[in-house]
Amino acid sequence: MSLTRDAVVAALREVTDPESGADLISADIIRALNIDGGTVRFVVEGRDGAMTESARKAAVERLEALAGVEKVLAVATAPAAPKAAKGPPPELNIGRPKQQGPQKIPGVERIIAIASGKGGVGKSTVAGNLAVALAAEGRRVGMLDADVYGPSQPRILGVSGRPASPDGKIIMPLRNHGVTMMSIGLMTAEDEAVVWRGPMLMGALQQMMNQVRWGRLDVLIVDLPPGTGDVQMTLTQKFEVTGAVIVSTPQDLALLDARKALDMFAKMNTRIFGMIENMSTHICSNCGFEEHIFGHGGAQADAERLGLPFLGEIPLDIEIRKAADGGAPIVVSAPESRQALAFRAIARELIEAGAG
Ligand SMILES: Nc1ncnc2c1ncn2[C@@H]1O[C@H](COP(=O)(O)OP(=O)(O)OP(=O)(O)O)[C@@H](O)[C@H]1O
Repeated sequence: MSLTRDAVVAALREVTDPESGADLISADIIRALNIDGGTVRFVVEGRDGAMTESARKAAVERLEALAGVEKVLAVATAPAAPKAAKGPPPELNIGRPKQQGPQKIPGVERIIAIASGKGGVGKSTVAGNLAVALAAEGRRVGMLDADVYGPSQPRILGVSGRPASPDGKIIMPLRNHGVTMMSIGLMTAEDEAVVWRGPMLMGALQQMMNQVRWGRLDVLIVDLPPGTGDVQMTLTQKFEVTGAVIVSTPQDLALLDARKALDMFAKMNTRIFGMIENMSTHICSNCGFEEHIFGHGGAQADAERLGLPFLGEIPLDIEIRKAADGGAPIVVSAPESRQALAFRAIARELIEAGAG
């Protein structure tokens, strides 16, 4: 018999949270519960480190005894205790008591999620270009690469190296092309990646949002992993997301997936600023001829049907790929090119819509 979510939740209801005295589900401290075959992953999020750890242990013990469970991977997270340091860093909320409901990041005016229904549609490329295009419009822009399964912003924005953490808590972001950026990819060595897969990622997302010293930003762009998984949920549940932008390609399959992403944001009551069609037409690298190889206009028609703004289209163009691979998005490397102008036009639309 395969393991069900209901069975796992029922078992967790039998475990008492030492902090509140309620069961773990009623205490609402289980996050990012994921059941994959016989493997159960989750995060226990309490306030007190020791008590959260003991809740985690009890939960693991109970689940290991549950029929169908082969492996339990659980991490405990609790906010770090406030420390009498040299003076608290500005604009950070480390050590504050846990807030109910979505929180704002001090100093950050807006949080914009860039999402796609499936991988490989060019979401990260679009996000990187929009970030520098918004910076070119004079906005203070941050980029959080939360695409934990394939972080690509370090490559696209041309940053590398480990971010400094002077006190082991604050993480100093990196900066390039006018964008303050942080990527989970910069915190992990290649061979550590496996350790980060799973529920820890959700804890990691919260850490990145809260512990990175973003400074004052007009907009923090969050490059999400593809799909509608736990990172998306954590982001929208935990943080006041101003809105989302959906990137799609013209293929029907991609559009069907894009609709799933739309539905998820609608369910989370997150405003959708609109859709961008990437790889909309193909521009021949030899002659510059523009061709609609994937059937053009699907995203626009879809957006119209759903009553969503269509923010614009970006061609499939080798120069966009080369620039992104070279660490200087086309908006920076060829600012007057028509490809760059397409991104800049979308950035201006976003600003007009209150997203930038
Ligand atoms: N408009 C474009 N023209 C040419 N190449 C593009 C364009 N957009 C993206 N690409 C290329 O397509 C590949 C996938 O893009 P990208 O990594 O941005 O996708 P993604 O949707 O973020 O994928 P994933 O979420 O799976 O990482 C990259 O090699 C990128 O350079």
